[in-house]
Parts: sequence; structure tokens; C-alpha cells
Amino acid sequence: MTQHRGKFITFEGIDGAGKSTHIAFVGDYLKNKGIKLVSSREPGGTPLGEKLRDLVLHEKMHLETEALLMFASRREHIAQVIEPALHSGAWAISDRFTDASFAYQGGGRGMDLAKLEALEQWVHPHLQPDLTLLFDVPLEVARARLDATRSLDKFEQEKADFFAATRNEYLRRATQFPARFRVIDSTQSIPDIQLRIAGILDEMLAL
Ligand SMILES: Nc1ncnc2c1ncn2[C@@H]1O[C@H](COP(=O)(O)OP(=O)(O)O)[C@@H](O)[C@H]1O
Ligand SMILES: Cc1cn([C@H]2C[C@H](O)[C@@H](COP(=O)(O)OP(=O)(O)O)O2)c(=O)[nH]c1=O
Repeated sequence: MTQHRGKFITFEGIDGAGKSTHIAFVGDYLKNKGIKLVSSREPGGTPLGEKLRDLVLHEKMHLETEALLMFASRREHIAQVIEPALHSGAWAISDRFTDASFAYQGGGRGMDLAKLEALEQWVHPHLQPDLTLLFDVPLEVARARLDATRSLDKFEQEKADFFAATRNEYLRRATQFPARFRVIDSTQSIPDIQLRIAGILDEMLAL
């Protein structure tokens, strides 16, 4: 019997939007529906990727070095985790993927989008998420949530205009790729957001 390829779901949003809060919910929801899945994150997702994550989140570096390390981590993640999972029929869910490079390195830091497109074509010419959940909140809401909870990494210490540009690029991409993006208004309560996500997943499961 031919094995059906699994689905690939990615989670995106500016820091503090509430992305991490909902990843476990999605994992549990899908497992309860009998779906086998692999959950991982970027940068990271493999032992080498986690080492790159540590560097890229804490060291100062040239913008293009930062982008190249994101894609290096991604290359390893796709080869070791995402493709094998999808090929075996399992679903893969990733806390961030290439949209984050466009939003942060492209939007936030102003890197030429054409260079990011070239990297995307190099690293995953044939792979795109089946579904991207974009958790969207105004900057002040995200900032207040971050300040209430944790010590901040290199990106999280950036200023408001960085996050405004990052958020805009995410929203621009959601408009550019409407078939796979779902924008979640993350100012809503956690239970309301979960209801919306469950509806989106049910639609996908019915396909
Ligand atoms: N819809 C929500 N309403 C209120 N607080 C939220 C909501 N979503 C997340 N939070 C809180 O905001 C903080 C940041 O959420 P988190 O999921 O870690 O954000 P992200 O992964 O997007 O950076 C956490 O303390 C979380 O409990
Ligand atoms: C995947 C990716 C992440 N990032 C940034 C966004 C985040 O600020 C940071 C780490 O993401 P994340 O795992 O969401 O951070 P946390 O665990 O603190 O919630 O890396 C990029 O700048 N480019 C990328 O391509």
C-alpha cells in the first residue's frame, strides 16, 4: 500500500504573540484524532540546529551570517526531521520556518527579499507548509506579554520599529499566500483561539 504523505504545519508570529502557548494544544488535538506527529522548532530541531540556535540567538553577527545560519539549521531540520516524518505518513509541526526568515531578517532587519528567496529555492525548492498559523497581535500586547514572563534573547530585545516591520512582513506574506496562511487574532482569550484553531484543523482533516 502506498503511504500517504503527512501534512506540514508551521507556527509564526512576533515574539510574545502566543505561538508557543498553542503548539501543545495542536499536538494534543491531532494526537487525539489518531494522527502520528513530530513536533520541533527553528532555529533548532536537530542537535546541530540547536547549537546553531544558541549562536544565532545570543551572538552579534552580520545580518547575512544570521540569515545563512537560519537556513543552515533549516537544511538539517528538513533532512533529518521534516522530510522523513512526512514521508512516513506522520505530520510535522514546526515552531517557525522560512516565513520567519522573511519576517525577521527581511522585514525586521531589512535584508533584500530576493536573497532570501534564493536561499529558500536552494534549501527547499519543493517543500512548503500545508498550513501556516500566524498569531497576530499589536506590538504593545506582545511586549506586555514578554515583559511579564521571561528574560529576553537577542531578537526579543529589539525595538518597536523592528517588530512593526516584522509583523508587517508576516501580514504581507499572509496576503501573498492565502491558501496556506490562517491569521489568528491573538488578542482573543486562549480558549477562543483554541476554538478557532480546532475549526481550522477540522477543515484540514476533512480534506
Ligand atoms: N491569548 C492570550 N491571552 C493572554 N495571554 C496570553 C495569550 N496567549 C499567550 N499568552 C501569554 O503570553 C505569554 C507569551 O506567550 P508565548 O506563547 O510564550 O508567546 P510566543 O511563543 O509567541 O513568543 C505567555 O505568558 C502566555 O501565557
Ligand atoms: C526561524 C527563525 C527565527 N528567528 C527568530 C525569531 C525569534 O525571535 C527567535 C527564536 O524563536 P522562538 O523559538 O519563537 O523564540 P522563543 O522560544 O523565545 O519563543 O529566532 C529569525 O529571526 N529567523 C528565522 O528564520
